[in-house]
Amino acid sequence: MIFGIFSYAQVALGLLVVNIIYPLYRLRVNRQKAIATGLPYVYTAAYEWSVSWLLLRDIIHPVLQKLNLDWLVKYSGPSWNFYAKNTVHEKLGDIFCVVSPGGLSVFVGDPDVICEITKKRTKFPRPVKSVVKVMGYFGPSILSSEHDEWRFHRRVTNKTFTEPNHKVVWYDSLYQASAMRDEWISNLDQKTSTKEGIVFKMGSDCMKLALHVVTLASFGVQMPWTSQKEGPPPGYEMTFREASEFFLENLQFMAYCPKWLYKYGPKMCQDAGVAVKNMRRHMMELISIEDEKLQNGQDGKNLLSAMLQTDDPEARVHADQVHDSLSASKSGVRKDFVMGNSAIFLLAGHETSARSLEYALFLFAMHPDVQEEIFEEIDGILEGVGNIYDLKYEEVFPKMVKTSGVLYEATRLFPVTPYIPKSTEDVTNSWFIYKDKRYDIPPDSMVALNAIGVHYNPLYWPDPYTFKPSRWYQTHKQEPVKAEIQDTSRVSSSNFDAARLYKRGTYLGFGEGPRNCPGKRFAQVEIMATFLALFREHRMELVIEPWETRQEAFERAWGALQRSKMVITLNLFEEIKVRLVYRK
Ligand code: HEM
Repeated sequence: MIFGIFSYAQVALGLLVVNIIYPLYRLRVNRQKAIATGLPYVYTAAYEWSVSWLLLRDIIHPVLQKLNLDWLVKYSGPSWNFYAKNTVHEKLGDIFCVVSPGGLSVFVGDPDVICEITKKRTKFPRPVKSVVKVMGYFGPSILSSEHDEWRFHRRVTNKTFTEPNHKVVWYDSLYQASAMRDEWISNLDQKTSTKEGIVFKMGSDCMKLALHVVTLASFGVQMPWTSQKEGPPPGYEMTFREASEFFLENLQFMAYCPKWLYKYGPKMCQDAGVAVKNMRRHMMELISIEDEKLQNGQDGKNLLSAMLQTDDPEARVHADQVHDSLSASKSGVRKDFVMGNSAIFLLAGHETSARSLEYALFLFAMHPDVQEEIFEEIDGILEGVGNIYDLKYEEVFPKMVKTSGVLYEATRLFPVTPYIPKSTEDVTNSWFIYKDKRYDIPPDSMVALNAIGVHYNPLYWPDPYTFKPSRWYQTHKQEPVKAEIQDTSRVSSSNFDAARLYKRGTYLGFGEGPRNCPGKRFAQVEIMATFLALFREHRMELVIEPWETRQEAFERAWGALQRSKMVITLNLFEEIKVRLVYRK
């Protein structure tokens, strides 16, 4: 007898039921569901969205690889769909199901169905319950809501991405990128003999640049490139920078660390608790500062200030509701909503922009021929310009058509989210039409809009593995695309958009449909200004080691890019050596 209650036989039977019989039963149930859809299906042993798999897969997967058993999780291993690209659709069809004991997932690589699903927002909602819990930390927000509540958040936050705000993004990006370049160049000049002018911190510098820009544009907090060592203000344990950096760097951990561990849990959980508490307090204070400014007739031209000026009835505390300075601004706007969304801007606008910039810069460095074409545009813009801050946003940004092709192409090859998660969470009657046939997707399934699948589909993107920004700005005649062409400028949030040559649903770098990225223009402005500042007098080149040819160096860098991993967003984990050199 063990524990004095159960016999060995009973324990063994219990383990058998929990670990083998029940999962097999669930696998059978989910297989039945897949069969009922009429779509092709494959099996995998672990459910991609299960919390325990998400936490343990980086430990379990290498063990399975060693034992030659990784085929068991072929369709749910770490970053599997980024590595598979379009090959999975070539083998299994445009749309297929992945069946596991934990659930059913449907992968969609057909552009028309992708558009239909994004349009049917209420039938294929974002899986807010299971995937984006952490996004609700600071209050209700656009990212953590669905249905009518999301409509309200989207309506109000859309109005905050204004041209005056983009101007702030433009000038701060010019400033931050110039400072970053100066730091890189000083390395080049002084330490040539030892470091050969190599940019070692590309990833962390892009993160720093994006954090600084989004903090100013969202909260009105200017962060100098070289930070003075400042301590937290009285009554705080962390500065705003420290708290937000902790939050952003440990997002995945924070998503799964229960709040009750904040106080008495292990140190990392306690640190998380301190970061959340400090971040909330800093944000409340920033809201009060903007609130006060607005009372004095000043508009901070940041996203927070814009939200405090909303007259949307749902964002306001009603006359019959009791409120105080903690729950409402002086003008009566709900603070929980302002706080939730400002935190989301920080979260959604930081790593996405940083990683896209990083990939764009590495790809740029690897393609000297592309650089020549882009420099033509940049030099034309900079001709006769003495001071870079004389470059007026509204005049210059719309001219950067070719340069913007670099960002589009980088996000096609390396989209921050290789698939966009949708679901049939809490809904019934979700279906789509594919090749004139209706397919019903059962409730509580995950639906993955496979960005990487369509981005590498040669039908829509000829020669899909090649970095070719020109495909975004050349005319139809110069580069025929087999699929139907649509003018996407109509759906873009601005008049300016280089992307006029793609079929809807074949490019998902910034999402698609009503839930697409509202910060797209913000990110474009940031990255275009960064390109201007960096490449005014310099070019970026891939370091060729003495033992290798140019082609070998290229292949080494390409291999490193292709071995990126998904950790919240797509991330590069291997070093690629590049250097900034004078070109004039
Ligand atoms: C290059 C940079 C960026 C990329 C590649 C990017 C990409 C994306 C993608 C793929 C989505 C999901 C769309 C969907 O579900 O269909 C998204 C959503 C979102 N993005 Fe971005 N983003 C970028 C920058 C930004 C910035 C700078 C901000 C704000 C300052 C921002 C704010 C948001 C928000 C709030 C959402 C959620 C929209 C909703 O749920 O309605 N993004 N972004």
